[in-house]
Amino acid sequence: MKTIDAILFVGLGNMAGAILDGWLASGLEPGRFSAIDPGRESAPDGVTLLPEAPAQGEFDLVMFGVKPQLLDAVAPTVEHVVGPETVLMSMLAGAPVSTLREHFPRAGAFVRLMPNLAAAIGASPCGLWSDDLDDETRAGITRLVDRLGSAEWLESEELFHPFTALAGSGPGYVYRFIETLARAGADVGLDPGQAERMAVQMVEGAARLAAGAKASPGELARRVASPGGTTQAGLDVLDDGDAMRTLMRECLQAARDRSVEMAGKSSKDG
Ligand SMILES: NC(=O)C1=CN([C@@H]2O[C@H](COP(=O)(O)OP(=O)(O)OC[C@H]3O[C@@H](n4cnc5c(N)ncnc54)[C@H](OP(=O)(O)O)[C@@H]3O)[C@@H](O)[C@H]2O)C=CC1
Ligand SMILES: O=C(O)[C@@H]1CCC=N1
Repeated sequence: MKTIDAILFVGLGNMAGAILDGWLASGLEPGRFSAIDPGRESAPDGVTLLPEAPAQGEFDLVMFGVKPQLLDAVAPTVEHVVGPETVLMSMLAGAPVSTLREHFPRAGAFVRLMPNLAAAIGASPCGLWSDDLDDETRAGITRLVDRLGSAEWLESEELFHPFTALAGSGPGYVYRFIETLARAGADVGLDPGQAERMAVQMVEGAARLAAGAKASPGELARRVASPGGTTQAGLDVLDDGDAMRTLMRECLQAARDRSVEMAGKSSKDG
């Protein structure tokens, strides 16, 4: 397969827009990118916004980024630009390669990607899976996706379900945690605006520290908690009856199960 130069985004919403922003911020040339999204009036400087897929020509990579429910309707409108030299990359939750293959039978290769919104700042773990890439193209995809954070190749497509639950949906849980923490801060006496600012900054600082530390998050929690001190009093509430562990397991199970359910619905042979 030839090198990946021309990239077409099909759907440029929240997630695909974050990926484009991340690639541009990492220094990729805007002229490499085109996008189709009827809901957008503009694209970043230098990126070509198309009303529809060109009648002729093929792209090296087509990044499919519409809502999963729109796959059946949108795929036929762009299939003609997905040829044997095209990598079809899909970020759709719960759309297996078997389904993508039915929609894009001429594609040279298929890659599933599971990013999160932090791709915009080059800080997203990105799940990847493919069963038909040659080594050179796989290395090219890895370099491209590493610009968004880190390329994490998964050993089986089934692992996309738990990966999506943790890393794709994860920012949603963290934002809910921050929101709830800020509200609790106001409940215990802080000004609400100040509590929200502090909650965001505290989570950012704690995450950056954990990302650069040799110690595990569990060990870091122990370092914060002085025996008999304030942190231990708070942790005792979270740990009582394994409350937090149970909540997070149920949270991830629900997200994983939904991904499995979506895959069953979108797969024609599932
Ligand atoms: N949001 C996230 O954090 C993550 C999302 N994903 C996946 O990314 C995909 C997109 O999600 P998200 O970005 O949140 O959704 P959005 O709705 O923000 O983005 C989808 C975009 O596709 C556009 N669109 C609709 N019809 C067409 C069409 N015919 N041709 C081209 N574009 C079209 C929509 O326009 P309009 O709004 O006008 O309909 C919208 O801008 C999903 O499949 C999801 O599973 C994966 C990981 C994380
Ligand atoms: O909620 C969703 O279905 C998508 C996939 C992961 C994040 N957002």
